[in-house]
Amino acid sequence: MRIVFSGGGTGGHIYPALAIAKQCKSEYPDTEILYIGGKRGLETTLVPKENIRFESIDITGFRRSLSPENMKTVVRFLRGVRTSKRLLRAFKPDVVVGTGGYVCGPVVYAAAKLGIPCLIHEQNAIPGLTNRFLSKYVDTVALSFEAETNPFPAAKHVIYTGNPRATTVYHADKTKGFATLGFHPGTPIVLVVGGSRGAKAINQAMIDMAPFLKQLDPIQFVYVTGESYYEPTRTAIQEKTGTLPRNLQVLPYVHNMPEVLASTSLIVNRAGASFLAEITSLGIPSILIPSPNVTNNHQEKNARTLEKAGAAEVILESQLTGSKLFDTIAEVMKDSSRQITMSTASRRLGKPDSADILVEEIMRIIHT
Ligand SMILES: CC(=O)N[C@H]1[C@@H](OP(=O)(O)OP(=O)(O)OC[C@H]2O[C@@H](n3ccc(=O)[nH]c3=O)[C@H](O)[C@@H]2O)O[C@H](CO)[C@@H](O)[C@@H]1O
Repeated sequence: MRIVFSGGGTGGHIYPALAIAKQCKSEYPDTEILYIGGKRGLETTLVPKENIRFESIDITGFRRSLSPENMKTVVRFLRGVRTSKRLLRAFKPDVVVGTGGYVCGPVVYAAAKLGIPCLIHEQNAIPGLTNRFLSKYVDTVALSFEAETNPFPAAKHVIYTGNPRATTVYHADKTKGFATLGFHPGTPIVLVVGGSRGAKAINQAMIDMAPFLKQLDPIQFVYVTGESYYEPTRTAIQEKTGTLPRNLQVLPYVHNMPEVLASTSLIVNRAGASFLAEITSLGIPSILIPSPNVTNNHQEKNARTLEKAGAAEVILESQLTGSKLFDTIAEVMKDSSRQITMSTASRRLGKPDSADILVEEIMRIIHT
């Protein structure tokens, strides 16, 4: 089977594509893959790391307000369609899969116009602009959340699959997670991470609570700042604490996140959809701080779903302080029966067979 994947900008759009790619390879070992991404997103580093052939197109997103920049985006889109058609004609895929972010707009549109079967995967409960546009042209729209009303009324076929990253993390080896962090298996770990690019507000709360972390030893804190925040955040913590607390590891990014998640007891996170699919697949209790800077405030909606089920505590960014975060972590970590209840509720929302369902659907659209 020959597949083209496209999706990018942030990890939440790239990892689902890589998860489907992994499942295709395991079920159909002779699968050939080409990934078409943007020139600047995280995909430029994450995809080649997986030894997947990568090509890029130059594209930007539309502004929601009237802006002269949108004219340039139209020109880039049309140019992107032309480049995509050239790449697709040369690669001759059986199917094209888009996982969101504006880069997959021209790629999937070009594929549909060439008559190649296409599927798009939507990670969020509130669909993104690109997927809404593409839904009219593709064979299948795959949803991460079960919806009471169809969020893609113009689509030919809509199915609920969950997010395929749930499958990747479900099969991850937790002993490798403990080992890469340098801990004995069973060590209680609190993982703090602000989405795939880090989050300034969570970083500030961590800087403020760092001096108190040693009170919770032997609990180990693994704190992922995001690449661009790493140096200033680490320096700020050091200035505040003298030396880094013994039970705190500060990292810029984690490349084996499935294994690290598998070894985690509690996670503090934004409420990005891919992360939530991973957390619920493994049944990890969570403290969620939704980003207020996203379309239609969709992260708060994501977070409230987990909160309502009893799987998460939600702290709004406007109420976030170092001491509030510290107290909430301490409350959960000191109460093992609460952790079990949250974990059970979290796992109930998980869909670990998501990638299998997606590959089945991909095969269906290739053969119909
Ligand atoms: C600010 C913004 O627009 N965020 C959106 C973006 O979030 P973002 O890209 O942050 O996506 P998520 O939080 O959903 O997922 C992050 C992904 O990156 C991985 N990871 C992250 C950090 C790390 O060090 N290592 C690592 O591997 C996680 O395991 C996960 O697979 O896409 C999501 C779609 O999925 C949306 O719901 C979010 O609202």
